[in-house]
Amino acid sequence: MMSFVAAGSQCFCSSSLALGPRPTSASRPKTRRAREARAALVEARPPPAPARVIRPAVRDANLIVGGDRTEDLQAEARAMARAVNASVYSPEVLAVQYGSRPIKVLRRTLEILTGLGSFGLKLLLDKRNGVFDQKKGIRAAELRRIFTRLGPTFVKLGQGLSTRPDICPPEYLEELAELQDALPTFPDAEAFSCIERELGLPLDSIFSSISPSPIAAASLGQVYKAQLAYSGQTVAVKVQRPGIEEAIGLDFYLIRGLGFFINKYVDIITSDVVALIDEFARRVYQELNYVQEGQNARRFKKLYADREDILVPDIFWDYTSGKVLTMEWVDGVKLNEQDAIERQGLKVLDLVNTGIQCSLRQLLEYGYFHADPHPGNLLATPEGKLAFLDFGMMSETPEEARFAIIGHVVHMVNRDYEAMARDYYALDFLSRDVDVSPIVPALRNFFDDALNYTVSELNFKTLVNGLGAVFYQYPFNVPAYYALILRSLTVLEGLALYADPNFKVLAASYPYFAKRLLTDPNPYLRDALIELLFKDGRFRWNRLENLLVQGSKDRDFSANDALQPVLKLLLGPDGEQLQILVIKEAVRVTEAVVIGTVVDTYNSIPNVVRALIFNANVAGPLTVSDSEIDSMMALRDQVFRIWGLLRSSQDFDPALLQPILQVLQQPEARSLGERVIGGITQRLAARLLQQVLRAPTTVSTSIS
Ligand SMILES: Nc1ncnc2c1ncn2[C@@H]1O[C@H](COP(=O)(O)OP(=O)(O)OP(=O)(O)O)[C@@H](O)[C@H]1O
Repeated sequence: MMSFVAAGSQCFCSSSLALGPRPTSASRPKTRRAREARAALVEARPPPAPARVIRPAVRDANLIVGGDRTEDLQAEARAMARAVNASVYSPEVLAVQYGSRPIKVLRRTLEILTGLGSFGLKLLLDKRNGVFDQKKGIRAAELRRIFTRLGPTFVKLGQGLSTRPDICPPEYLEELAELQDALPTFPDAEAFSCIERELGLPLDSIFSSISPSPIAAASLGQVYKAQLAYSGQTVAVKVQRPGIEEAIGLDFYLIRGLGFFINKYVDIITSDVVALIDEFARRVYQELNYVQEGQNARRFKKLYADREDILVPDIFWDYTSGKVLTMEWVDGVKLNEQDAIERQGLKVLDLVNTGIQCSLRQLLEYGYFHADPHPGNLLATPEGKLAFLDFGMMSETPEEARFAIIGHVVHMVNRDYEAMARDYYALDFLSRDVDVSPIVPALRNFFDDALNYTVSELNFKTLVNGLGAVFYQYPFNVPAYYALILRSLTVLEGLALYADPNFKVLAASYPYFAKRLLTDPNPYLRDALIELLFKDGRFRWNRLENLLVQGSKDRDFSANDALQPVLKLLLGPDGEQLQILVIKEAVRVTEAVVIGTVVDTYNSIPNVVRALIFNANVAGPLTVSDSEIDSMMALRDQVFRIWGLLRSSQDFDPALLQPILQVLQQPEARSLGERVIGGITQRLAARLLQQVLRAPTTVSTSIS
């Protein structure tokens, strides 16, 4: 077990602490796991009298009141002031900076060219030898290794590419997603002096102890475990790699040059590559500002940590700067260490489900989401909470897209390929001048092939790969947020599959989609629901039943909210078309209920009595064919089931169906009703519904 370095002990690296032996790089454990084990916190010695101990300002945004909030904001402002010189991506500044350093530029160019050039050559040879597809897996692994060797910019680039099914084939997506744990550590002495420099305080005045080596190293920084001198609280301290801005700056300068070349000479790539590179570089630079990351964590916590099963670490602003981030230590086990989780008596699937519910809210409600939820960033705490770490990369889903995504999933589950293809306009994947008709058969091919089952039984990864293949073939431009959404859910599904090979992320998320569709008043969703429920002038009861069954599984579902958007529209000025459909359907259902009751009654009469009453006509009193009766009975049973579903929900108030009654009672409804089959009119339908609304006892007694 390692010893935790006590402040003031010889292991600290400030000048007063530099006397004793510090762990050498040779004695430092090489693997991440070994480092973690070694870095387990042991006893911290009592802190020496600190030079200046700052009262830490850290608050849960939800808990802050009055003075605390002011104090917290002031501390945050101080952290921002410390980060005022954090670099911002500026291609112009980079051009000035490196334009005059040809040797440095040349050396790095050679490094990159050697790595990527030999890779490119292998691809060409594979193509020439006809083994391009066959070798994709091997080449993808090679590319991952090359990116790791080339350093942080390329690790980030690889991580970014791993979320782009429109750019990379599936084999590459998978390999590049492995790039999180890639980089070696840097010397602890450098990390400790960086903390002192950045915070302007001796280390021992901040921490009573700090682990002598990092407990984790990632692409941009490494993380230590420490105890605050002020309060003894355990914290995680993330320190940025030294010189990383310089390294990243030079790389982006070169990559951008390559982008210009591609824009000018490579015709098959139609996107503006330089613009893509600039956007990506801007994001990476943002990740380099740890104050920004702290602010992201705070915003995330405020939006999502109202749920007791989610944990987001608090930020200690007084010990945070552009290159140092001090946050609450989260005790927990990584979500991919499933045995350890189970040993704590927790269920991986419960945590994954929490993750899925939280991700759906992130992506589709507030639109502000954690864009890097790899297993290392998700921990299970001993109390069974799901903790999110690493808020460097956040993304936002535009409001319109959030609704379009919900619609898209519902269209997919219902295999409405035409609607799916049209969704790509709303999602901004395709410009409106692209004809979507060729995409419809491609979608149909994939889904009809992939599915002998329902879409919700489909493995999400297969689905993403399948959609990815379609995106790859057509002129799609998948926005980054969408690619990241797919990635988030794929990661969660991957984790769940360890615990249950049959886990289906879509099945687990569909209740959320169904609930949103049934209850959200947004016009896009309301129209999607109407489109789904009414087809060719008929109401699709099975779709409604399915949505209700699924939606009611969502923990926030309220039966009273279900269908409200549609019912509201019904009485509005734009509801005329819908009113006609509703009247027709009400008559159809009434007919099914009435005839169903007659058939039931008839069937319950003994044959002898039947012969007497109906003059020996065993076919009974009806002039309806058997198949018609069967379909009416099926409709009646389905309507009863749906009614039962609604009624079984605690908060359901039958009065919510009042708008339908109002429509049926309108004078204009009469002529429509009278034209309909079976002599059943809208008046009878209205009366039946009235009875149902007035007598809310059990389903069967109230209707029949
Ligand atoms: N608050 C914390 N409590 C406990 N461990 C933490 C905490 N923050 C970070 N860690 C550990 O440090 C690791 C790296 O942290 P983090 O992911 O924030 O670094 P990063 O440089 O942003 O990594 P990436 O390459 O994913 O961008 C995490 O996977 C986790 O093991």
